[in-house]
Amino acid sequence: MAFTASPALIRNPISKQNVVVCDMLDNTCRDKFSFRNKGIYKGQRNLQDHLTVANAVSPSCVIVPPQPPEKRSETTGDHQHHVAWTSIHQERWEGELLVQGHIPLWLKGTYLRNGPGMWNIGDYNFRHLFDGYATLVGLHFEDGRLIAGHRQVESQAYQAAMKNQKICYREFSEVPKAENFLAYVGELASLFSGSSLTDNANTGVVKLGDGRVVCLTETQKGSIVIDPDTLETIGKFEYSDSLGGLIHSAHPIVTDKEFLTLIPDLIKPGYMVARMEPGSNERKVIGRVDCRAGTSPGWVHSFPVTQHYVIVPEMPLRYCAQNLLRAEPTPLYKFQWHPESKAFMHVMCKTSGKIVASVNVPLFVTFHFINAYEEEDEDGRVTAVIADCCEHNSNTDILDKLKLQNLRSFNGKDVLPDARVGRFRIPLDGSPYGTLEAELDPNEHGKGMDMCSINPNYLGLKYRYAYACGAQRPCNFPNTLTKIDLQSERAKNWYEEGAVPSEPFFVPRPGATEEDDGVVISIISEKNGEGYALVLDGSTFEEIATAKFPYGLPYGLHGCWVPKQ
Ligand SMILES: CC1=C(/C=C/C(C)=C/C=C/C(C)=C/C=C/C=C(C)/C=C/C=O)C(C)(C)CCC1
Ligand SMILES: [Fe+2]
Repeated sequence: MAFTASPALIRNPISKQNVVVCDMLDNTCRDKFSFRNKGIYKGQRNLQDHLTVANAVSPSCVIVPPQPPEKRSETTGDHQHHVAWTSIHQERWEGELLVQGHIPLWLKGTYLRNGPGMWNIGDYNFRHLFDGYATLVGLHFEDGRLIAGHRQVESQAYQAAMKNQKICYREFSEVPKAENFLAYVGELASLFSGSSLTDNANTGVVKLGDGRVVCLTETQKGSIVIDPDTLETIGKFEYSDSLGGLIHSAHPIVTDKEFLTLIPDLIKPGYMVARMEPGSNERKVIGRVDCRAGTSPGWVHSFPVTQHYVIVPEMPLRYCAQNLLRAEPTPLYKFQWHPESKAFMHVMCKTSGKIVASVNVPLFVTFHFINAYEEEDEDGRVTAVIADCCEHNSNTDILDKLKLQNLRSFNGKDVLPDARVGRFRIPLDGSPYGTLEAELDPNEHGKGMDMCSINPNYLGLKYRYAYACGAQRPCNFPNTLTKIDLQSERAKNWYEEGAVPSEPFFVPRPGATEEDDGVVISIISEKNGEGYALVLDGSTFEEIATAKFPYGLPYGLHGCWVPKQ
């Protein structure tokens, strides 16, 4: 992208922000985060405005930051919410940010972050963090400069909600209201076919080995291809196989060589492990794991891999068919806690699909695995698999804490449940038990631990560093960025009073030989309603650059890196 050509960059004298102005008919406007075929975006307040504005025919496309912040918090009476938990108030924006500090010149590419950024339709407010419609944020780094943008993912669920001004698909906790009993019966039927489930791809974004970029959620139909340059929704990612199933792990393992996924089987409790080649839309089954207990599989939001194995967790927090059918959310939403069904870890050979270990482990609650690797004896024989995760002390309370009313009502009390780096050791010698222990003293990271990343070059390999969100107490949500040294069992923490940082995402420096040689990117939502992009040095964990957005952004979940070709 040429920064000097159209779209032109001007500094808005009122907001003191850089804005991008481009001619819609000019093809160069189709560069990074440029917008096609739409009208003027100026101080758009809500999506109803957007629909009106987008339909207007206009000769130019002017993308201007909206009015500054009193603006940035949804209010209930006179109570203002933290911008992290406030819906994004315009559908999209892009512009160059003023960088303070120095962005390394080697950092060339786009960081994309996805997450649920819109939690209301008109006056109707959603209940849970995970219900929100997907907001994609892009940070394009080049030559020490930073162009930022955000845009809504145009899933069917989102489009239908905007058109009809009501929820039309089943979200994490929200369910469309049936107008009458017959409609309710019809909806039950559509639930079995999957047609009433959401495709709101709000949990993550991945770059496939062939370059396609896909936003994901837990429904298979919620796999949506986007353009990483414009953030535009391109269309559904259609799996061309006939593996079936309606849901999958929200976090596939994606490398330049493959895409590995887990498909829970709710009928015959178990999991299918499948692989897809770059350039293909066809997943092929590697193997199947039958659940060791319970009447349904455990929730698999993510799973880890080693060089040779796929690890399938069987968590006692299990999918629950009845809860999937319910109109009102239950305490654990689509899930149920079954400690009596115990917990297991299964290890499948990536090439043969054979189960090489299936062990009973202590009860656990995890959403995010950090990494896994093979442990060898002195003769180089693999004796065990080590799998690390953000573990919530086998307590499901975190799901309740992520209700929006809880996130929005922090009163200084310390209510964030404790979490730790949980390390599973799964022996491969046929013994029936594995272990789970904290890998370092959780006080090192304030007993908060989630939203993790590692150097991607260490995926499946013995590694030393993990980056995550930790806690500085008292808090109601992880509020620090933490660099964990698994070797020294120490952590280094970044903290700003009242700020909510999103997942620290590690980007290695090309050619680096040290594991922590790179940068860590996060997006910070500040307590005054503002927000900025933050770049930390991966090694020292010190700030090297910040760049303010024209307005604070809502919290987001997971990201990916699209290097410049
Ligand atoms: C499970 C089903 C569905 C939807 C599931 C969704 C959208 C799950 C999203 C899970 C996420 C974003 C988990 C993130 C966890 C983050 C944590 C614990 C952070 C903690 C911080 O301390 C439907 C598709 C709605 C229906 C089928 C079943
Ligand atoms: Fe996740």
